[in-house]
Amino acid sequence: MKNTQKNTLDRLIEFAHPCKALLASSVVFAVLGAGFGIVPYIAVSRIIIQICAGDYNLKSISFMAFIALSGYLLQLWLSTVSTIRSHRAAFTILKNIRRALTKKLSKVPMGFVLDTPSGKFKTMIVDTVEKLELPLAHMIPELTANIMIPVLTLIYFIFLDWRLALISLATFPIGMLCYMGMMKDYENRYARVLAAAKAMDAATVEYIGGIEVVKAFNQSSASYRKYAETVKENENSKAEWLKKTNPYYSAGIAVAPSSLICVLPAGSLFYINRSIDAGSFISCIILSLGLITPLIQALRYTDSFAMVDATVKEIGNLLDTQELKRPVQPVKLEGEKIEFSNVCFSYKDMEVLHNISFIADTNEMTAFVGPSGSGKSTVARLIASFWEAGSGVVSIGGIDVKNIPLSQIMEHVAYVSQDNYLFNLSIRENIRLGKPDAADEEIRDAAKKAACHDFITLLPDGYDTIVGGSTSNLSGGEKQRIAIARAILKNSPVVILDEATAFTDPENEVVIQRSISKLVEGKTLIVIAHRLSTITAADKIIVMNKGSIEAEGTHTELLGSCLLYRELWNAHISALDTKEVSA
Ligand SMILES: Nc1ncnc2c1ncn2[C@@H]1O[C@H](COP(=O)(O)OP(=O)(O)OP(=O)(O)O)[C@@H](O)[C@H]1O
Repeated sequence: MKNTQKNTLDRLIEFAHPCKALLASSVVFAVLGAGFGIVPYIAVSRIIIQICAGDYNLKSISFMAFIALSGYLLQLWLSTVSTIRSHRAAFTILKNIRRALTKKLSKVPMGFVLDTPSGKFKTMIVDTVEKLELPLAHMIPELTANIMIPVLTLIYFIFLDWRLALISLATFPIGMLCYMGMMKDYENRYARVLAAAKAMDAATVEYIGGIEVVKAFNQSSASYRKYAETVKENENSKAEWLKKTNPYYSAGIAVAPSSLICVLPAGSLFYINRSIDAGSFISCIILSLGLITPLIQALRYTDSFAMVDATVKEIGNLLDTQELKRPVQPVKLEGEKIEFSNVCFSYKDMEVLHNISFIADTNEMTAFVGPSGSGKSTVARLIASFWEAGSGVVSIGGIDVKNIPLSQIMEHVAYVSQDNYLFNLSIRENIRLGKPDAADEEIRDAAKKAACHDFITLLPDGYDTIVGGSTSNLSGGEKQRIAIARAILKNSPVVILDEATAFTDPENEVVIQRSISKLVEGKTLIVIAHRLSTITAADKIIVMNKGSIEAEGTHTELLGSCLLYRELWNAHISALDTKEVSA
């Protein structure tokens, strides 16, 4: 199979496209800065040579000192400008990556988003992307300076005395050998470190999310095995990486900069032989001291390169996730009839719907019942295009959903599930999400229909009460009714209620059922319910069992013809009786 994965550099260039001028200018300033960075060395060495030659002319010494100072200040200014520019470019790159990721989330199947732990996306979009900022912002100015300054120094060194210049590099090959030792299997080792840190991040987010359960069951953090294991793996991977990397690195930074060991005796010999003058010799000593250290600093970017590479690949994996391929132009639907024809569907490798065929007619209420795990919610998700059928056809209004733009499906279908998310906004704004241009009066009407107007008006800030996020003090049932109000306001021709009344108390359930029946006039309603009493009036009830359709009919028909339905109904009735007795 052809590998279409882009490499890290291509990806970065793509993200950096809007700021390429900024990046290029950062490089230019960095190069100029490095060029001026060598000036103080040359000026100081000229002063030394002059003094050693017995020339104490203060004017020329002051001039050289001025040149040295100017070179230093210019280098400082140029590298600061380069750093500012590279930071601005890095922030633009980060913004573009984050935009691309969030845009991608809206294009991949909704089921993929729902199935991925929210911690993973949060970690990716916020933390993982953020990790790129430092290396991206600092690599250009610092790496350029750390490579260019020694190279320019070496050129001047050769100009002063080529023999000592070569001798000053004697320890460099040993340093390189150490570096090669460090780099052996480096990518895999560092990938383990990054993977462990990422797993720990995701487990921490999940652990904090589940802290209620941990506390309720009096579990300490150590007993939350997954979290504890990821923390341990994080520690182990870092220790292992350090154990394998550090000896080479330490040897490298100990040996490589010790060029003076060779320069000093050789230079002394040349001086005794009178093949070098004192000034040049002293200058060579100073230059050899500053030659290798910046290169060692540059090597420190090895980790950054590996980190950037792994991070960009990880981001790339998400960006390469297969998108739902849907047309853009809206299509004309003939009514709202929903039809499944021989639909099979698998989550990864496990087939959970086997050859499902049914029709849910316009203006009708079609209910799905069946034991837990029989596939009811999966059917609802296929209608809403959260996932796509593996085989067979799902159609709305006579058109295969694969040929309907996703935005049209979203407009057409209102999906209310048991855990509807409320945003950290006022109740009014949360309901308004169903219809962004709705007037306050319409919002109140929808809330009245969903039986939440009364409790909202009792809140101190009424419709302006902020709900959602961590500040919500609403009960599960109250949140549910707000979500239903949102769907009522949306007024879509197809409404899917996936266990939508699960949290509602019996009293409110009656009210909501009444408002739902008003809402669904002239609409196609799909209801997935455990409480069978809520769907007895359905036009059609489809009984599901182990991913297949066992029977379909009205409540009365199924009571007579379907054993499974009868069992479900009896179980429901006896549960109600038990509740009444215990009440
Ligand atoms: N996202 C998923 N990934 C993998 N398997 C899944 C996923 N969602 C559901 N399943 C599996 O698919 C099967 C059908 O699940 P589904 O939620 O559709 O059943 P259900 O009848 O709605 O169950 P319940 O009444 O308990 O909500 C089950 O075996 C379930 O474990």
